[in-house]
Amino acid sequence: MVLEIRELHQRYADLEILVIPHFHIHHGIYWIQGENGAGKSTLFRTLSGMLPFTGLVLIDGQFDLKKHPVEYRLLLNLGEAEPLYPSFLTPEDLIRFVAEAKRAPKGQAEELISQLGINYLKNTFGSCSSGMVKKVSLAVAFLGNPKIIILDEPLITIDKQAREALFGIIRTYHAAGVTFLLSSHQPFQQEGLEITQSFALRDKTLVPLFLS
Ligand SMILES: Nc1ncnc2c1ncn2[C@@H]1O[C@H](COP(=O)(O)OP(=O)(O)OP(=O)(O)O)[C@@H](O)[C@H]1O
Repeated sequence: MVLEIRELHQRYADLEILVIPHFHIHHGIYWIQGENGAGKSTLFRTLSGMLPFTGLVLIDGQFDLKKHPVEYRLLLNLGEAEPLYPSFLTPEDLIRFVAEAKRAPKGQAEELISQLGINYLKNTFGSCSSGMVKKVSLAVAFLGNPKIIILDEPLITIDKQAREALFGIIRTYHAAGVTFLLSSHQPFQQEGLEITQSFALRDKTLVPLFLS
């Protein structure tokens, strides 16, 4: 099992958002659908180690988010739906910083920059278009040697060319052993990406979704 969740409970003060008794996935590309406010971002942030939670989250049956915080975070990357970066920072600064933190192999960042068509590396985020900010956030989500990459609404604001480049990168990384959790309002099949299994985040939990 690439990812296993047991007895996960997540809440903001008195508001309970997630109750996931058991969930596991093997290597694949998964699509997670959820209505606005269902808790997708909360789930993804929890799995990325950005929010405290009760329960167990395990990668490869051995890397426990709570017991192996560093190893776990090197194995799981998150691309947020609406990334926000300090306006004085440049894409170059961010990519260099994340590449170092994620121990990215030499040349990986440059390849992603070229594939996704990221220009204006030295302009500050304050002067970047929203599509460019999104492309940079997608590039950094691939850095390092993750086993799992979560992309929350990866298609927001990017054009057709970038979307096709992104799908190509997803296919390549998947073939090399990476598992993807993707969310979008549209099923990815309709966007042209082969999906292993779909889930809905409904009533605070993940349920298999059977698309007609
Ligand atoms: N920091 C927070 N403090 C309190 N409540 C929060 C916080 N973040 C999110 N929530 C609430 O938790 C619930 C789930 O929010 P979340 O952002 O995870 O949903 P989502 O499925 O990603 O929604 P969307 O598709 O609209 O982005 C919502 O009711 C939201 O108002």
